[in-house]
Amino acid sequence: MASALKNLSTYDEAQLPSAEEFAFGIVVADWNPEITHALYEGCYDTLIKHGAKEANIHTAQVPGSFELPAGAKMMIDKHKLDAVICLGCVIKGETSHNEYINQAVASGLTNLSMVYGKPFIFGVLTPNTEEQARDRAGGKHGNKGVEAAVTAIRMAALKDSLKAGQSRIGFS
Ligand SMILES: Nc1c(NC[C@H](O)[C@H](O)[C@H](O)CO)[nH]c(=O)[nH]c1=O
Ligand SMILES: CC(=O)[C@@H](O)COP(=O)(O)O
Repeated sequence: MASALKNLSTYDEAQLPSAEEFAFGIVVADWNPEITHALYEGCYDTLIKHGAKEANIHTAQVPGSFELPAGAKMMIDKHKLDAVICLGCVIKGETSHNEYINQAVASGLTNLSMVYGKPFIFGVLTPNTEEQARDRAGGKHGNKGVEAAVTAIRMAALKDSLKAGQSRIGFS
C-alpha cells in the first residue's frame, strides 16, 4: 500500500507490546542528514515512548546506506540486541547507482535477519526526489523512523512470545 494511502506514523498504540525488556541498535546513514536525522528522532522517540530504556538503545552512524548492513553486523556482534534498526535515505540521481545501493541494503539486511534469527529493520527511504523524502521523514506521509521502531518492537515481542511457547500471537 503506498505511503500516500497509509501514513507511516499511524499504528494502534494500544496493541503495541512494551519495549521495556528489549535492547535495540539503531544504525544511521550520514547521506541526506536532514532526512536521516529526522528518521532517527522519530525512531528513538517511539522506542522511548513504548518503554525502551535509554541505556538499551545503541546508536551508530555510517557513511552511507550501502554501509548499513556492515554497521548493523558490527553493532549486533558488540551488543546483545533484540533488534537492529537501519535508517537511510537513497535519493535517485542521474544514474542507476541508487538501485544498486537499495538492492544491496535490502538483501544485506534480509541475510542478517536469517543468519541471526533476529529482526534487522529496513528503515531506508528510496525516493525519487527530495520532496518525497521530506514527506516521509515527518511530512505529510508520516515518519519512516516511527514505522521502523514499531516494526522492531513487534518483531522482538514476536520472538519473545514464541520462545515462551505461545502459539497464537498477534490475533486480538
Ligand atoms: N547517493 C546516496 C548514497 N551514496 C553512498 C553509498 O551509500 C555508499 O556510502 C558509497 O557508495 C560507498 O560505499 N548513500 C545514501 O545513503 N544515500 C544516497 O542518496
Ligand atoms: C544514489 C546515489 O548514490 C546518487 O547520489 C548518485 O547520483 P548519480 O546517479 O547522479 O551519480
